[in-house]
Amino acid sequence: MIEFENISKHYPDGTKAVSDFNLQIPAHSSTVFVGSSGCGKTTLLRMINRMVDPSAGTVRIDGEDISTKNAVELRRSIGYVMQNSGLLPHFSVADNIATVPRLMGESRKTSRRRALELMDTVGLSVTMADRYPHQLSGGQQQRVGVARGLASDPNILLMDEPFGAVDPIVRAELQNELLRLQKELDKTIVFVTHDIDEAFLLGDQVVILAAGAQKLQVGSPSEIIENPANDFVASFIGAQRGSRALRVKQTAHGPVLVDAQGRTQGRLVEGGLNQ
Ligand SMILES: Nc1ncnc2c1ncn2[C@@H]1O[C@H](COP(=O)(O)OP(=O)(O)OP(=O)(O)O)[C@@H](O)[C@H]1O
Repeated sequence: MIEFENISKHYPDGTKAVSDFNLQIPAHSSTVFVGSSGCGKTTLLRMINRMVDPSAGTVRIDGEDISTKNAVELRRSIGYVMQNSGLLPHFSVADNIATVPRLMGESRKTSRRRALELMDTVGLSVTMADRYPHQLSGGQQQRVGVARGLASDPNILLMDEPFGAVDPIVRAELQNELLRLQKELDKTIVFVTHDIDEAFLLGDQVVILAAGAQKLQVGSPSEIIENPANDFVASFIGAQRGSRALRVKQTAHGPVLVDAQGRTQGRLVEGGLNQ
């Protein structure tokens, strides 16, 4: 479990990025921070691996105050995936993935074997191992970024808008791959996005944030959709419009669900999905 306790981050120029923030992030599940630009999502994420140190408060991982840990070792033990993949342009795909294992003292051979395994895990053909990042598509680069984040087999994977820069179709593919991976690997994932649909798709726990990392609501997607904390959250999650504003329409063959534009989204059936 990751805990934020009374966390604040004030920058020297007077910006109060985070003020008295408290949150528990359960292990083996995914938590998504969602909110508009500049609300403090990245700052919160980077406090988990000490890329940013808080001005006040304590971050704990499994009960241990991380300020007492060696920052470099901590950072290497936690996976980090960023927007635009952050790959080293003059390193091959395999060498990019193997960076952290190499830094941690693994042999070249073992690191490469691990890199090839991980390419397979994230759905990349191993024939691409010796290509350079510019020889890959944006979506493939992001997969390499995810493989690199997983290279040290971390318990925690931090993902900062990892799919923000790819087109919607590739983005949907990458989101589904991440859901598959999460079932397989069972990591603690902390994911940042400004896209509420992505947050609801990927998050077991969703944290809706406003400026200054103010928590507007924390809950599962169902809890938030069924019971938005206030009008601002209702409007932010699009409860009154788009694909989430569904109503029942009676047809000759039984009730169907239609969205705010009148498009049929599905059939209303009795009982659970397995019946
Ligand atoms: N080094 C810094 N010095 C001063 N202010 C900073 C610094 N880093 C971030 N900030 C400010 O802190 C606030 C939170 O920034 P942060 O990057 O965490 O937001 P974000 O929600 O991740 O935004 P985005 O979605 O645009 O990436 C912003 O007002 C930002 O300008």
